[in-house]
Amino acid sequence: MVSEKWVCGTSRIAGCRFSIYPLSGDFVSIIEDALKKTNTSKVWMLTDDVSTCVRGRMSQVFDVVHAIFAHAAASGEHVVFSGTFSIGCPGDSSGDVYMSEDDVRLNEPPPGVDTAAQFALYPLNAPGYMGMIADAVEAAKSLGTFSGSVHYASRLDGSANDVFRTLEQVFAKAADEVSHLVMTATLSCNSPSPKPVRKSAGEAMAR
Ligand SMILES: Cc1ncc(C[n+]2csc(CCO)c2C)c(N)n1
Repeated sequence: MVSEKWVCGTSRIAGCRFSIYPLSGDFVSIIEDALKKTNTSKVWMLTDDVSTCVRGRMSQVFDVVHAIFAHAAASGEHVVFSGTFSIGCPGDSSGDVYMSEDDVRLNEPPPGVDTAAQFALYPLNAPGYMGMIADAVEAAKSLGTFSGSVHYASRLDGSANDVFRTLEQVFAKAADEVSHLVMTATLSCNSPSPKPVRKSAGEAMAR
């Protein structure tokens, strides 16, 4: 029998562990200012020397993570974000007090800069996972952000607002269908690198 300790959590607390990497000599103040400018009063949050972890209602987690990225992006520097979103993680309940917050968002992220993203959805213990991934791609297409499949991920391009709206929508839909879900995302803005040339709709050219 599976030990009860390792059964998927029944709490719908969501979370994201992420780092932002400003490729700038000013990286310390860009990170610290982005964290300070964001209203985090409806989430559990802890920052250390490697990353920041935000936990709470799904809407509030996306609001806070989006705002932190957008504030860093507004510096105009090339900023990279790398994060893992999760819901239904066994044992993830110590922040349940934040689940009694409402869904009213506290942040108005600055206007979204053009952002490139690669995300991957991992529905755990779900035999229908390929269908769920296909649904996520269809949702991104409807939102106008999908810009191709690459090995192990799907690519999104658009404003930071559009990219975060897509990430939240695909995560929320998949979370309705599976008890434990993980999504990874890497975002990049203000990059001096040209976007990849596409051979045809959706296919990035290998270099
Ligand atoms: C979102 C986020 N949280 C924490 C770090 C780790 N980190 C690296 S430099 C720095 C500022 C000086 O301590 C911090 C906190 C990160 N990169 N991004």
